Amino acid sequence: MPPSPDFLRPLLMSGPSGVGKSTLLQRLFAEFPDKFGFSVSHTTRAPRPGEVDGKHYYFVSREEFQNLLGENAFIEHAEFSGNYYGTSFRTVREVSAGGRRCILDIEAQGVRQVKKTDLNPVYLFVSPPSLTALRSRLQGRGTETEASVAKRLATALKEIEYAKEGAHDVVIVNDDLDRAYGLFRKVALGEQVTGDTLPPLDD
Ligand SMILES: Nc1ncnc2c1ncn2[C@@H]1O[C@H](COP(=O)(O)OP(=O)(O)OP(=O)(O)O)[C@@H](O)[C@H]1O
Repeated sequence: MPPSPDFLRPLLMSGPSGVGKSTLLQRLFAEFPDKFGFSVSHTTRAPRPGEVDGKHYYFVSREEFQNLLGENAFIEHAEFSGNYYGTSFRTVREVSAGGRRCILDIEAQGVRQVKKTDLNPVYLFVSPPSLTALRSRLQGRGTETEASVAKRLATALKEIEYAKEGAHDVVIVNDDLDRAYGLFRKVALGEQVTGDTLPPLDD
């Protein structure tokens, strides 16, 4: 069977930090090791212990990054805490040229920039069932300080406001992980699905 038309379009995932995007992606890559490719971003921040160049990020100097910016190499880019991050057109092309569906994980500012390009991805928003659940996942992950949880929650509200504008093609509520994954794998495989309804997220 030929792949469905949507399988040929990149899949752009967004959603607040802690909502479970990495968890869903890990399951997908484990189930389908050859079908998908993650778009590796460029960054000027220093690698953390264990991070591999070309796998977690392409680590580049500020000068290299600025040169790439000058060449319009990026689909989207942003500066966080003094470091640049960006997704290059070339990276996405390389994944697609390898016959895999390219999956991108991009925050709301970047999504706005992507919308101005001709990338034409499927826009997926992964939503928490409630803000209370998001808070407890961020706290429970054990990787964040209290200040960092507060910062991520403030950013989460911006992501959610953007989703409320109807910026995405599909919404998946990550309530029960098995249920959410069942829907996610269909979207990733390019099946036409009725997504979830965005919860009120006003708690
Ligand atoms: N459906 C779920 N129910 C309960 N807990 C979940 C669910 N999905 C994921 N989690 C847990 O929530 C925490 C955050 O998940 P994860 O790290 O995948 O989020 P993320 O969206 O990738 O965050 P970031 O953008 O910061 O990388 C993890 O501890 C994960 O095990």
